[in-house]
Amino acid sequence: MSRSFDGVPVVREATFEVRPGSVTALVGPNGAGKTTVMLILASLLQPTSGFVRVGGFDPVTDPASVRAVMGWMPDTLGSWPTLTVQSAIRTTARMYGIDAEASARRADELVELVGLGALAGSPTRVLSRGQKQRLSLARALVHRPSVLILDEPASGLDPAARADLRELIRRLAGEGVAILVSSHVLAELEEMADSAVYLTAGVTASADTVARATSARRQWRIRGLDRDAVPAALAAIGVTGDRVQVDNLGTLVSVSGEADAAALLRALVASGVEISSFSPAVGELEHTFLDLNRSSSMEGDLR
Ligand SMILES: Nc1ncnc2c1ncn2[C@@H]1O[C@H](COP(=O)(O)OP(=O)(O)OP(=O)(O)O)[C@@H](O)[C@H]1O
Repeated sequence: MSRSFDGVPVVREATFEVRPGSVTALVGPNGAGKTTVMLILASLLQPTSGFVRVGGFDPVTDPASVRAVMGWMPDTLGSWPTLTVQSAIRTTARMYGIDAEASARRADELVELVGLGALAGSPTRVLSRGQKQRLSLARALVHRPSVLILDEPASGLDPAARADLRELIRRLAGEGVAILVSSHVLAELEEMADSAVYLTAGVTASADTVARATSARRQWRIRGLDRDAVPAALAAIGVTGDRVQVDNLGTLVSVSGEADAAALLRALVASGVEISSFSPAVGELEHTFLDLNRSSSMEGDLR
C-alpha cells in the first residue's frame, strides 16, 4: 500500500502479511507511517494506491465487511464522557448489530476481562488514561473480531495491566485471531510477537535487509560475582580492545551471533570466572530496529 498527503508520500509500497493465529509487531521510528498503515487497514483512510485485504475484504470497496471482522484500538480513543463504562461497551456492541440482551451480557464479560469491574457503573469521564485504554480494548473486542489492529495498546497501562494485556493478546492469537500491534516498547513486543514488520520512512524493510540487521554484531551483557574478574577473564581469553566496554551494570562484549556467544560463555566458565548473568544487552527486535535505522540514517547522510 502507498499513501501520500498533499503529494508527499508517507507510506511507500509497504508490503506485509499478518497470518491468522499470529501476533505481528509493527515497528518504526516516530513518523514512520505506522498509524497511517493502521488507519488504512481499519478502512478509515484510503490508500493512494496498492492492494489491501483484511480478512479477505477490501477496506476501500467493502469497509462494512472489514469492520465486521476487525477490531481496532486506536492510539487514543474518545469515550462518551457521560455514559458508564458498562453502557459504553454495550452501546458499541449495539452499533455492531448485536441484540440488546447479548450486548449487555458481552459488556459484563468484557468489563471483567479488562479489569474494569469496579468501575462498570462509573461515567467514562472519571477514567484514568490507563483505564481508558482498557475500555478501548474492550470496545475493540466487543464483536469477537478475527483480525485485531492495536495501535500502542500498552501506553498508559501499569505493569500488571501490561502483563494482562500480553497474556490476552497471546490467548487471542491462540484462538486464531490475526493481530497487528504497534508499540515503541520493543522489549514488550518481543514477549508477544511472532514476527515483525519494520517500517522506516513509509517503507517496509525487505526480508534480506532484516536478516542482515538481525545478524549484525550485537552486544551481550555479562555479570560476574566479582565484577572486576570478568574484564580480566575476557582479556585472558583474548577478547580485548573496543569489543569490551565496562559500565556500572557490568561488562558489554560485542558478539557476532548465538554460536559466538555460546563459545564465549564456555571459555569464560572454563577460565574459572563465576558468571551470574549472560544475555543480549537489548532484545532481538530492538537490536534489529536500531541497526535498520542506523543504516537508513547513514544512507540519508550519503545522499
Ligand atoms: N492527515 C495528514 N496530513 C498530512 N500529513 C500527515 C497526515 N497524517 C500523517 N501525516 C504525516 O505522515 C507521517 C507518518 O505519520 P504516522 O502518524 O503514520 O506515523 P507513526 O509511525 O504512527 O508515528 P509515531 O510513532 O510518532 O506515532 C508523519 O510525518 C505525519 O506528519
